[in-house]
Amino acid sequence: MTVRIYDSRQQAVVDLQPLQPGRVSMYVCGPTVQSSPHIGHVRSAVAYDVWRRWLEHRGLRVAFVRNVTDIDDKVLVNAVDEPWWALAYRVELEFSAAYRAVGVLAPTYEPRATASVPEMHALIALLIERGHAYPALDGSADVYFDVRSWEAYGALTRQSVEKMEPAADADPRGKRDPRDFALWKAQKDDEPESASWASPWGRGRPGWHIECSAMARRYLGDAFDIHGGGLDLRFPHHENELAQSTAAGLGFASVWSHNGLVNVDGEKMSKSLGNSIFAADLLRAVRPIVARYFLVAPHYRSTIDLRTADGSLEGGSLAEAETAFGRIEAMLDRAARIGALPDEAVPDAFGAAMDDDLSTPQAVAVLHDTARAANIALDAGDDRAALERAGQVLAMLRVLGLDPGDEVWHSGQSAEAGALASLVETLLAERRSAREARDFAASDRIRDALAAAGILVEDGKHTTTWSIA
Ligand SMILES: Nc1ncnc2c1ncn2[C@@H]1O[C@H](COP(=O)(O)OP(=O)(O)OP(=O)(O)O)[C@@H](O)[C@H]1O
Ligand SMILES: [Zn+2]
Repeated sequence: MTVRIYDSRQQAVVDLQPLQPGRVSMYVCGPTVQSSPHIGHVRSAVAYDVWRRWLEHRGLRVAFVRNVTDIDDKVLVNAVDEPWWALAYRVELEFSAAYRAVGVLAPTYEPRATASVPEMHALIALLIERGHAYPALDGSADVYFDVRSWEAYGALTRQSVEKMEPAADADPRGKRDPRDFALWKAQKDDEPESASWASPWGRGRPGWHIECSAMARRYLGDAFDIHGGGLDLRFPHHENELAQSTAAGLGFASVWSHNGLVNVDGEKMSKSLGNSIFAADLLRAVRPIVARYFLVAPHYRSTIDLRTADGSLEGGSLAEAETAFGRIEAMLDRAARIGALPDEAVPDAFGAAMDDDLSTPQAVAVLHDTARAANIALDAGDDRAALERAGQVLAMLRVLGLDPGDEVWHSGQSAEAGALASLVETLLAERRSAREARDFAASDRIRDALAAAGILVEDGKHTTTWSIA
């Protein structure tokens, strides 16, 4: 048996050949903790959680790293009436709660970018030494990657440098080529001292791309097996990670993997359209286990189009997921009434589908077929066959992280408390925006609504905390 996986660089499904037999090392780009998690972020985490669980099911030991990007332009911009690190941590807690709510296992390591600045310095210094990076030409503390010095630049997305857009960051006067991207960003006059670190090139902070290259290297070594993240990160983020790391002489990732995006009613989620479905919205609309089923059933590389019923989440695709998953649960309940479910292996067809680039649509079809067969056996009074089938269903659900009996769906701490925390944080964020807009009536309404639900809000100098009264 071999697990096969789609490699975005080769644009082909390849055999997964771990660098160390029996072990798999994975790095997945985690969130930039600037605002509340939306369903796309949750989808990405669930996709790689299923990969991890499947590899472990196949007997591989998985080292799974998902980072937290806690320093970035967007974090600084969004931290208006609190320090950037307070915003970053509050949002990080929201992400953790949302991940936990849908049964995503804690990563083996979950590094914050701000804790690996020395490792980023080391990588930048190595790139300068090897002639692939240079301090800004205008004498600022910026350091750039020299795209012209690295012939393979563009290999991941198969683009030639000539056709690429200029990199967004910093002043083009400091660059040799407008496409050169920042490895180190000089502290700007209006930025707080706490958002910059001393470096051989002057005070500043790391660029986003070098953060991931350095964290992957620190936790998984110079070469590792799988690098994952959403399709939106292929360019420039992953292209730049690949260029930096390989130009520094590292092997870096063997396989580049990308999950598909989540759209809403056929449109990309975006702040300007105001159509984002936040994790809190999702968890309010359906049970967390159904939310997970909804995200797991389509192939991880396909786009998920979440259909609403005229803007309401109560109908549309989430309702369909509730019906489909409800059928499985109803069969399990029926079977459990005639006896304990035996421990079964997953059916071969299920295993073959999962081995084939995690083909969950086929695997979930096997799940439903088996559940149907169990129901037929129950109808016929064939208890032995029914229990065996039900046991197989349970084995498949376990691998997918969808076992209804798993404590994650029952302990208040993980599901309900996670959902509650998400909701309160979303309301507090709305209240903050209202106050910024000097709409104190709206801000008081939110506070009163929370108070009526028994939630006490306390405003400190920089942060707002809440507790259940
Ligand atoms: N709509 C989406 N669908 C699926 N995955 C997504 C979506 N948006 C972001 N992701 C993935 O979630 C992970 C964390 O994302 P990150 O914080 O970098 O998001 P982002 O692209 O800045 O999101 P946004 O700008 O929407 O807040 C990444 O792997 C990213 O690719
Ligand atoms: Zn990354």
